Amino acid sequence: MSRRVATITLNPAYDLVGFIPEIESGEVNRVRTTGLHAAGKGINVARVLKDLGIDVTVSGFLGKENLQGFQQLFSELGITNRFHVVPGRTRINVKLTEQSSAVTDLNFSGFEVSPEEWTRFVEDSLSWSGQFDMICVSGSLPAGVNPDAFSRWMAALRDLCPCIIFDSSREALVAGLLAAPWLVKPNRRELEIWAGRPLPEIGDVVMAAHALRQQGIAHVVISLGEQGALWVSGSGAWIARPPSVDVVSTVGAGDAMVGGIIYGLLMRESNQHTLRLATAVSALAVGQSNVGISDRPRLAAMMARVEVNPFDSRQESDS
Ligand SMILES: Nc1ncnc2c1ncn2[C@@H]1O[C@H](COP(=O)(O)OP(=O)(O)OP(=O)(O)O)[C@@H](O)[C@H]1O
Ligand SMILES: O=P(O)(O)OC[C@@]1(O)O[C@H](CO)[C@@H](O)[C@@H]1O
Repeated sequence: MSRRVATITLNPAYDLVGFIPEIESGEVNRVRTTGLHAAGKGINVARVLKDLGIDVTVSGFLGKENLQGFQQLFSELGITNRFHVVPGRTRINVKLTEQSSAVTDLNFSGFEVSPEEWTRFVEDSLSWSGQFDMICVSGSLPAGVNPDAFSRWMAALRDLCPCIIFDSSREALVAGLLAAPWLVKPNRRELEIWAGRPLPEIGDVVMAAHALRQQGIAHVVISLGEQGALWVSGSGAWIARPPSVDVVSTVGAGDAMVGGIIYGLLMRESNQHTLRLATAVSALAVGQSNVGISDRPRLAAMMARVEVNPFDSRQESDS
């Protein structure tokens, strides 16, 4: 049976990705370029889903002045394009990986969305959202999009397509959570910002996830970087540990995880199996400069190396 997914990225980006042994602040730094990709969270998710054989539609806003890289990507991958083109340029974000594997993200600003363009986008997206099995909304808000308006749009979207997957940060995360999406995937830092306190132990992270569930969010998946990920839902909590991998770039690892989660849920796999799959998809992503699955047998081999266990609340240490 064919399943349809849309991903919505309101503020996409070209990612300029490079390697530098060590960043020296205030100095001229020489960087080895490893890639320039048409990206942004929802577009990265769409890439992963397309590689897994899912029919994907993408939407959001793109700047008129530097559209070409996105158009080329969508036609190469066979992704349906419902982006709204607005005056100005889509931003360029710079991602630097150091020898230590630390990644520094320099996320710039790009085009501004006018009230008329926002209204057109809202009307358009609400006209087709009911046709999809799942809609993924991810990333930051561009200039001109007000968090309250975003929250109202998310609530309207959820009424038309109940399976909303949401991944964002800062004020967009807070605004989107008010609309009670079906599944959210914050990373640990984002969850701490939402909770307003540090979450030093995994038990603290699980408690904060339950607080989100009490707001009507069915599934909370927290990505924990190289420590893996936690899935908290009404039927229990599971923790996945990835194997050790040689890091090329962790940029988009969270998006790769979201792509894996959507795929597992669409295939009606258990939460536990879906978490294993998503952890393997993201472990593959950190071993390459961009997200995507070029080789299904490598994914199967990686899945076999992921450890997934029910989370026991008596486990108090992160180790
Ligand atoms: N060094 C690593 N080794 C193996 N897996 C990793 C590593 N770093 C990240 N991952 C995997 O990627 C997932 C997502 O990573 P992370 O928690 O950094 O997401 P994120 O902060 O949302 O990422 P981003 O916003 O850059 O896409 C983790 O849950 C983990 O499964
Ligand atoms: O500024 P946002 O929208 O929060 O994040 C944008 C971004 O960092 O997210 C992706 C990685 O997750 C990158 O492709 C992109 O540059």
